[in-house]
Amino acid sequence: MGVATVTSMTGETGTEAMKGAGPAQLEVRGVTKAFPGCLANDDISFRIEPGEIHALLGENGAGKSTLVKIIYGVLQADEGELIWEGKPVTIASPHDAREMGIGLVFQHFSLFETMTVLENIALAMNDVRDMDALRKQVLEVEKTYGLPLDPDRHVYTLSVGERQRIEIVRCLLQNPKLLILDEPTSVLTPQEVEKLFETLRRLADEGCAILYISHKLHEVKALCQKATVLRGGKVVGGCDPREETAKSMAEMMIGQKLTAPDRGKSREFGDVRLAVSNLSLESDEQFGTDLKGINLEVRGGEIMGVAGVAGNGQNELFRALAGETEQQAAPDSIKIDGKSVAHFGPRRRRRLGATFVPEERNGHGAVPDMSLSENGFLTAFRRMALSARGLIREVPTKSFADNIIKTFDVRTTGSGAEAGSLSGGNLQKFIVGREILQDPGVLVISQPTWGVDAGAASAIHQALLDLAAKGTAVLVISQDLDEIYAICDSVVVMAEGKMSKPRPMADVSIEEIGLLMGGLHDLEGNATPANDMEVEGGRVGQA
Ligand SMILES: Nc1ncnc2c1ncn2[C@@H]1O[C@H](COP(=O)(O)OP(=O)(O)OP(=O)(O)O)[C@@H](O)[C@H]1O
Repeated sequence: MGVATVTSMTGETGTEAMKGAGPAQLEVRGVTKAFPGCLANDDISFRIEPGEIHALLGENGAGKSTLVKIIYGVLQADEGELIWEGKPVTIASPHDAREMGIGLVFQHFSLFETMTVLENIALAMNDVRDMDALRKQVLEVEKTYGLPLDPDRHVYTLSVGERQRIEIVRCLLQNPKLLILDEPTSVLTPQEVEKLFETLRRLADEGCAILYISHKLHEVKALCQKATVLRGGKVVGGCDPREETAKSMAEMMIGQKLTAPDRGKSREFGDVRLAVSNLSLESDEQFGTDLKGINLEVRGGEIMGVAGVAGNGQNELFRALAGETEQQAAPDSIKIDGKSVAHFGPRRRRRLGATFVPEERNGHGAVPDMSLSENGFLTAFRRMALSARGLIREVPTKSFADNIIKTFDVRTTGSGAEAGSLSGGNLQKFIVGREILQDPGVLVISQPTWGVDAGAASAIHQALLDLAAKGTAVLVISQDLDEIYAICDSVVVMAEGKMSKPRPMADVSIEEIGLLMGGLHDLEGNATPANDMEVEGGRVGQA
């Protein structure tokens, strides 16, 4: 079983037509990998031809990362083999993988902020002896692929898109024959995504095979010529994404029909539940972004999106709202249900009915080596009455975790499983569920569906819409514009620590938001609270 089939190859380019003539660039044959209590890869077989852009699709926990780790030499398969250019190979380490010509662009970059671009590239290469020669090579690659990057700039001065470029240039310097990208666009503006795709298409035209992992299916459709779909560790099929829709691919992944989130009828908005006025705050981080005069108001029943490229003050805003900053905000700059909370820590804000989902799930959102029950207890013990006389009430704590697992379809062996053993998307579902099920009056949520598959994303979106329908004020900080369009009533954009005026979703185009994200518009004069938006009679019409 298991070899992906291509449903059609109509519209092939000359280069594509040549593919398949010789041996595959990489053939994965019968790869199997078990973890305790879980078969992460189950007899996986597929092939990637030279010059082919091949998507690896699958719901959370389907086994994509495990397979990539095997191909990149981080893990060894229990069974099966890897055939490289027609010959069986053992890839014992990432060093081996790079030597063979396999490049991997990580989802989260591991760069040293205080070092220059060139120094970071040198550190990540297998063998660098001559920095001048490396500089020449870097400039050459940049020129050839249209990836402008100053080798002498310090990393902390660069945008996230530029940081990703460093990773890509580093891979290209090694003349990869197979380039693997894991969720590469989650931190990019729409314009940067287009630029990245141009580079990838060009690489593919030159014969480089590309394995592309993403939950953003319309991007897969725009970029990839072939896809292999995993479910429960097995290959369940394949397709030509150009001939599919995002919805049909999502349904192939989850094995059932996908329903779009139901936004309901136009909702009445209630009183302002979260108010931020003229919030200016220095960042706690050395290379962070200071907040400059932020104003926003979110009313009961309203979902407001905060768009922006990562690193423009969103983390600082989240921490300020959650009460986690070292610096204290000015009195009255943050109010929850009319009560000034700027001097409150997280616990007192939670007591007022606010809950928070941070973007970083490991360490911040959850403690990896604690069980799901314990992780549930951490933020919910007061609101869900999970402790008594200073002790954990075991039964309600377990049943709260079980309820999250059931309601949010968290794939795990049970509430006793360590948070760190869950796939990224499943842990995300657990953390989001934990905060939503506490029935908050105000929810501030950062990147709600980061790394989450289409089925789970749609469930999380529906849960946020349902929560708002019950009167909760929801602030969604997200780099995913599709997400903001899918669920938000209004949007603000952050760039360089400032915030644009709130706009009703129906009035703003994706291009405008993209430009605001790039800081291209004048963002001065943000003094208009959300209530001054052009809404009729206190309602925002649904898109
Ligand atoms: N080190 C580990 N120990 C135990 N189980 C693991 C480990 N790594 C992965 N798993 C399990 O293997 C399965 C596949 O996980 P993997 O991370 O490969 O999925 P994925 O398709 O990349 O998911 P996502 O899209 O959520 O990142 C999951 O059930 C996960 O819980």
